[in-house]
Amino acid sequence: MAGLDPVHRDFFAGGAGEERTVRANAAAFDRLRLLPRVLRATGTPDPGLTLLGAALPGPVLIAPTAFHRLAHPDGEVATARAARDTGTVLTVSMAATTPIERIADTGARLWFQLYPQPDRDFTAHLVERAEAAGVTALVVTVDSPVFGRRERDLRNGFLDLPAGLVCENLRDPATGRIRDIVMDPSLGWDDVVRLRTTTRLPILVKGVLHPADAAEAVARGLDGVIVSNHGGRQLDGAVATIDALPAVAAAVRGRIPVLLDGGVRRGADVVTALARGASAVLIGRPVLWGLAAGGRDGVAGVLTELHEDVVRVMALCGAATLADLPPDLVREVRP
Ligand SMILES: Cc1cc2nc3c(=O)[nH]c(=O)nc-3n(C[C@H](O)[C@H](O)[C@H](O)COP(=O)(O)O)c2cc1C
Ligand SMILES: O=C(O)C(=O)c1ccccc1
Repeated sequence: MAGLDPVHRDFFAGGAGEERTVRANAAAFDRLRLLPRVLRATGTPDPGLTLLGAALPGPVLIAPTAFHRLAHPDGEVATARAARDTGTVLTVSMAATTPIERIADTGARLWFQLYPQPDRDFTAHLVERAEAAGVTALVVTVDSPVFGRRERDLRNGFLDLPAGLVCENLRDPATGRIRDIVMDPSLGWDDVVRLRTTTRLPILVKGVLHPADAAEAVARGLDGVIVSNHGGRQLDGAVATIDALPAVAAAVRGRIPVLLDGGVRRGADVVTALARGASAVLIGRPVLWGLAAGGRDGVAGVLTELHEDVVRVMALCGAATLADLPPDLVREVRP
């Protein structure tokens, strides 16, 4: 196995600025403890759920991450095969290094992540292309009006993909050229809602931390919110996601699904997030580490181990189903 180039490893691992928020996501889970129930004779727990109308085997999905072919030559196709084989949703990054049609050919259940581009016609083309390929939801990332300052990448001089790799889904239909991804500081709620005129797909907003923004997503008729700080890669100093979750869940009041990502590594983290009001969680970096270590099998290993850990933790907490994970299962302790 070739092993991951240290510059690419830094790109995957790193965050913005001092990486306070990268650390905060994990540290916040470390401050939470479970208060399990006993003797509930639950049998083997069932971690299944229905999300946006789809039956899923468990509450862990794959977060959108850029550039999978930096981690493994099979790139997004390997990740998608692992997703298919485990029944997991793969959220394909707009910055994927494989065309969405080839990823969809694997038969995996896909969502598509979008940074709406200032060129509305190109944005509409991209959404139509993803929908035609068979994706079942659109994830609009809203925490990136500008690109975060990734100091590891600056130190390493990592600016561009190596020769031979491109963002295949940014190909302009008119010219055949690959466009640059633009982070758009003039993006607003109206732009997100306007996507309804282009697509019938459910629309989730990713990168919500404030409860007022979650309430706005509900008021605007959107289909889900993802509590996320982009794995600490955008606003350094942003609150940990598991700390932001309770207020977001309270604002949404069950009207649309609330998902969470950032620092989810163990079954206990998944169970903690669900007890605090999430319908499901997503994982980013663990999938990239599995991909780099072993392609499809490496990703499948990560997904399977985490799924089994969720079932084990549910049993140890006395939960038969995800509906048996109430807020009083989680206690905060001193750091
Ligand atoms: C290498 C890398 C690339 C990412 N690329 C994207 C992206 O293209 N679009 C996006 O919305 N989020 C992107 N994210 C953020 C993830 O979707 C997710 O929010 C974050 O990784 C979750 O935290 P975790 O890595 O601690 O699980 C990226 C994250 C990483 C680590
Ligand atoms: O690295 C990221 O977090 C990310 O979102 C991204 C988006 C576009 C291109 C490269 C990375």
